[in-house]
Amino acid sequence: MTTALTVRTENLSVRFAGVPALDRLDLRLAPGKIHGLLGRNGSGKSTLAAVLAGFRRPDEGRVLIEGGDLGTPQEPYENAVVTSRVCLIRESGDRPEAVSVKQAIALAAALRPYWDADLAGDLLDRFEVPLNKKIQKLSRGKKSALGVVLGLASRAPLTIFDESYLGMDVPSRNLFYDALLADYTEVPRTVVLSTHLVSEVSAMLEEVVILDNGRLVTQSPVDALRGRGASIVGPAAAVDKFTAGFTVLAEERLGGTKSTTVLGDLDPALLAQATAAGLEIGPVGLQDLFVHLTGARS
Ligand SMILES: Nc1ncnc2c1ncn2[C@@H]1O[C@H](COP(=O)(O)OP(=O)(O)OP(=O)(O)O)[C@@H](O)[C@H]1O
Repeated sequence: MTTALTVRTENLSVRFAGVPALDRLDLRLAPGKIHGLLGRNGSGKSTLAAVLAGFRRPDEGRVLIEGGDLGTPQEPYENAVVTSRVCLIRESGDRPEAVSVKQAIALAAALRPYWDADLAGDLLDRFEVPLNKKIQKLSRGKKSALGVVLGLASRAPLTIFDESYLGMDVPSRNLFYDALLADYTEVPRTVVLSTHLVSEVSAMLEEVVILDNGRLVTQSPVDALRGRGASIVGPAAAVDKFTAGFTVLAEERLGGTKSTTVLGDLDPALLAQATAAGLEIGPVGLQDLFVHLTGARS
């Protein structure tokens, strides 16, 4: 039986001193998928993560979490049953700094109904997080790694990583991505990865929510989003001729070869024309679409 939870937001708004950080969001996060929560700095990702985890009360609208062993939809704020099943890991840590890693692990084991002690032990070894050190004595990367271990071993039916792995170096981040995929395959749950580093996580994502200035830009399965454009590769002159008239998202040139990413549907006639001109057509990169949809610079 899957414990994965479904999340819905209805007209969800959060304001700071009257300024909206989240503006009337209507979302549905399907259960048992890895969702990317993408947006530029200040777009509202952390605020949304905090409201989903019941750390904040919405100013308007509501969050509803349902499914798994929760049954009917419930709001997470001040709801211990829901929050024990939702794990939010933030870069800030949210943990008492004066306790040892071992104590932090024992506390999580006591609070988390789906805690897996073997997984926690294995991951602490792999990330080389010292058990007896106090959290305040850990380096930034090891603190992030501890957060990742707590997030994965909690096996919470809704697990949210809010840029919590960005303090880790590349090999550690790769270890995190591998561990997440392996454990998620074994025990499916609803995972949210909040980040502005789209290219690094894009291969893991199944669904994407893009925010900009607190508003929902798009929510879509990754494949559908990728289908909104194409990359055309081939001799530069042929690529330029073929892509004239399209909205260009990105261009890259290597010697006489060019790769141009365009927005828009390529119908079968256009595809045949491209093949006849010796061009290769591929899907659009999520990073290029993200940059286009949010006006970000890559
Ligand atoms: N505690 C707070 N007090 C006042 N304003 C806040 C507070 N927290 C967030 N904001 C504002 O709300 C907006 C959204 O911030 P949020 O941290 O949710 O964005 P983000 O997408 O997570 O950004 P980043 O990628 O930089 O972490 C920003 O304009 C931010 O300045």
